[in-house]
Amino acid sequence: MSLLVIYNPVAGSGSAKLLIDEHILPALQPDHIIDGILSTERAGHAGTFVAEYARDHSTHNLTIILASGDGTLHEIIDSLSSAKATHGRVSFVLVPAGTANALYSSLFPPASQEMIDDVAYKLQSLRLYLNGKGTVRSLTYSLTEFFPNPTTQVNPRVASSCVVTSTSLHASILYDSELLRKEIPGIERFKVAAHKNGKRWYHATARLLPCSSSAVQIWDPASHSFVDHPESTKVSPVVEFKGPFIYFLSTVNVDRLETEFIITPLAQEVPPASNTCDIVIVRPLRDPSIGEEGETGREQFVEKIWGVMGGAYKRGLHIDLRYDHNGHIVNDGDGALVVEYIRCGGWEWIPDDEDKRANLVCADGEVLEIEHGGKAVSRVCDAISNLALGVYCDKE
Ligand SMILES: Nc1ncnc2c1ncn2[C@@H]1O[C@H](COP(=O)(O)OP(=O)(O)OP(=O)(O)O)[C@@H](O)[C@H]1O
Repeated sequence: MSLLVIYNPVAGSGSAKLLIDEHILPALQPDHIIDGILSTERAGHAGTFVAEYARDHSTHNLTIILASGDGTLHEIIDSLSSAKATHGRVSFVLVPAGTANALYSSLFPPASQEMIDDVAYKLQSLRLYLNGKGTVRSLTYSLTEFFPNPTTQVNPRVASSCVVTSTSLHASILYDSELLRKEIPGIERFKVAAHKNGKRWYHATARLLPCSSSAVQIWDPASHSFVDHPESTKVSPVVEFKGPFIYFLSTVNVDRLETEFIITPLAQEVPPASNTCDIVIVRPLRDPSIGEEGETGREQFVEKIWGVMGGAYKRGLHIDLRYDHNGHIVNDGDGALVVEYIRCGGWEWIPDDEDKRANLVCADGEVLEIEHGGKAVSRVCDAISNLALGVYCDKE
């Protein structure tokens, strides 16, 4: 068993080094032998460091204490998944030092917003590792393949994610916020990017794929349960959704993207099997007050989409919202659901060629582009080749 300590000194507000020097290294000494310590110096550094370490030491059991945000974790997982020779188990001890820390705050939901700045809150995974009372919870991940065109199966580019894979509004906001990073270094850039994207609709066909053990399922607020999607049958289990879309975002392992932004609340409330993802979809033409796509409809929906997504900040209220027959968004009644909340084994996304923004896919914060005429196929799995990933936490 090898132990690595990795921190990203520029993640979030730059607190990782202080946490390492003042809390983590003193807590490890003198009982734990550290086999390598890395302060990341550039994008991608953590990933290459871990992949090289695993290769050079042919280790089968690696523990990584990681003080960073989700992006650095993503780089490590992506790099391990590309280095196919790696096998065994990699267990993370997470220390939330990033901006959003989606995985950590899903595994250790804070009781209040104030709590997230407490050092004791940040060191829970470390404490469980040190005192031997934690369990290593397996991480599920999505592998997304980018095919240059829908019929080729040759060497697609692959991205792995253990938090979020998205298209549409979320991917577009991340894309624009990256362009704004130099100009607006703080998280304010996300608001500016969101504002730029308020009116955009995304044209694509999505195909929802069943998992090995069940049909594509959809959340039914009336029965408060997941039910088989009526179009997912034994003979034809794949469900096709036509756009336009505004929101299409899938998660694994998490119910939130930030402490208070609980976008897939059922991941916590109704725990999924390990080989499924939760997908939140908004298709504006389900609104009965919008007859067809056009400037008026897009204008009309801007306020609605922010209102709906605001439900994620209210413990996930967005998933029960419906349209009344005038298109007003209400909490009750029997109108069409605003959000289609799907649980399934993966999805395909085939963007319309003319829509330049529908080709963006975000994998744990990294934004990738589908080639003109191509598609992305995202599948959930519980091991990358022969590599099992886990995180120290207090529950399986
Ligand atoms: N020394 C460095 N200089 C510049 N960028 C770095 C350095 N080290 C790592 N990075 C990059 O910083 C990016 C952001 O890191 P990370 O995701 O850990 O923090 P975050 O973005 O603040 O948090 P979150 O992803 O939780 O919102 C990573 O994608 C990584 O490539």
